[in-house]
Amino acid sequence: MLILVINPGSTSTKVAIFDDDKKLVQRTLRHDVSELEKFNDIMEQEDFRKKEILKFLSEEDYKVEDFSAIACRGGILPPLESGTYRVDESMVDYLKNKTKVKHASNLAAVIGYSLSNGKIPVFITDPVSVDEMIDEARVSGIPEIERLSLVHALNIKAVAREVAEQLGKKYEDLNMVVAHLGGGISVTAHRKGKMIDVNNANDEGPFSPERTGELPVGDVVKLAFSGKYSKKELKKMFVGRGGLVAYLGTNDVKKVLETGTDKEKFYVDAMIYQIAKEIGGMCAVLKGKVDAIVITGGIANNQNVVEKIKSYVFKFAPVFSVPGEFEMEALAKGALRVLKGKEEAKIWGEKNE
Ligand SMILES: Nc1ncnc2c1ncn2[C@@H]1O[C@H](COP(=O)(O)OP(=O)(O)O)[C@@H](O)[C@H]1O
Ligand SMILES: CCCC(=O)OP(=O)(O)O
Repeated sequence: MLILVINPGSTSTKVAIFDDDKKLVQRTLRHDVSELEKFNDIMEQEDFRKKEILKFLSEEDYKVEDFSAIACRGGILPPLESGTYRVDESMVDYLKNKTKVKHASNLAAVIGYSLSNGKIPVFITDPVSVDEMIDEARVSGIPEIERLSLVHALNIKAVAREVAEQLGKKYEDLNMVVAHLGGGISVTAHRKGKMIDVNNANDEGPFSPERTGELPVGDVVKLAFSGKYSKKELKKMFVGRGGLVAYLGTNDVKKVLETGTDKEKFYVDAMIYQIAKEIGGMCAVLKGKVDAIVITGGIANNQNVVEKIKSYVFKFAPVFSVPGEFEMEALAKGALRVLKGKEEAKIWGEKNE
């Protein structure tokens, strides 16, 4: 069964073609920042990115009708349980017009649904808004603000299952802390197969290559009312131009570690320090009963970084590194489970709001 997988990021769209769970081809369609800056809103990029995907298909000699399904990264929907969902009109409407956070992942189901033209099923699996948090974790400190579960759920769940398999156990029988270290960073506590607490990768937790993570609130208020920045500029300062980008002008950890000065590398060490602190916090969430700490994402490719994190947290649990991300594989597998009748697709509806 042929599956087309679509995974949009802030400056690229990853596409892949799977025959069952065998990847035939994967390409990262890079979009020039100057091209994307022409659009006021992420959703306005729909046609632009769709054309790029159709160009990829034609270059690879496929037509949309060749596929049994389209598997898309799930965007910022209302809180949902983990699993594979069928994309329908109401989901597309939500992502286009109602979502609370603008994020490139919101484009995936919109583009997939439009490409399918109603002729083939479209699925999302483990969207960014998978929410399994316990009630205590939702309380922020003021009633007007509720903590949200917005994380790299797709890769995190896939990697957690992979490590459980390596341990010869079921994911649902283990306690784990899984940290995804990419352009954004998610650190998550898993109790018996449920992510009971997380740092919202856009707003909380460690600073990352391009995000500030948590900040001292008093100073944020001062910045916000300084008159120097618009709301849009401030948001960009926190998500996109924060973290390493703010200190070093780059989000490329690999480059900094390979060619940076000691002073530049200091900021990577500071990021590692914050990541370790967050992992320690999640170990406390699990009351110290932790079977594995797992480090994944692009930055986990660097063994020195993994060792430095390990030097802080090794006393809490065995540390596993699963470098890179497996989102395309996880999306194909999610759709395949439904196509093969191993799992029923969940139906999303406005009732989830
Ligand atoms: N071998 C490596 N060593 C250190 N950092 C790496 C390596 N490979 C990738 N990275 C870093 O990983 C980050 C991107 O991670 P990735 O998971 O691809 O992010 P995203 O999907 O969020 O864009 C970049 O900062 C990149 O420099
Ligand atoms: C908002 C949580 C998921 C996330 O940060 O994804 P990206 O790193 O792809 O922006």
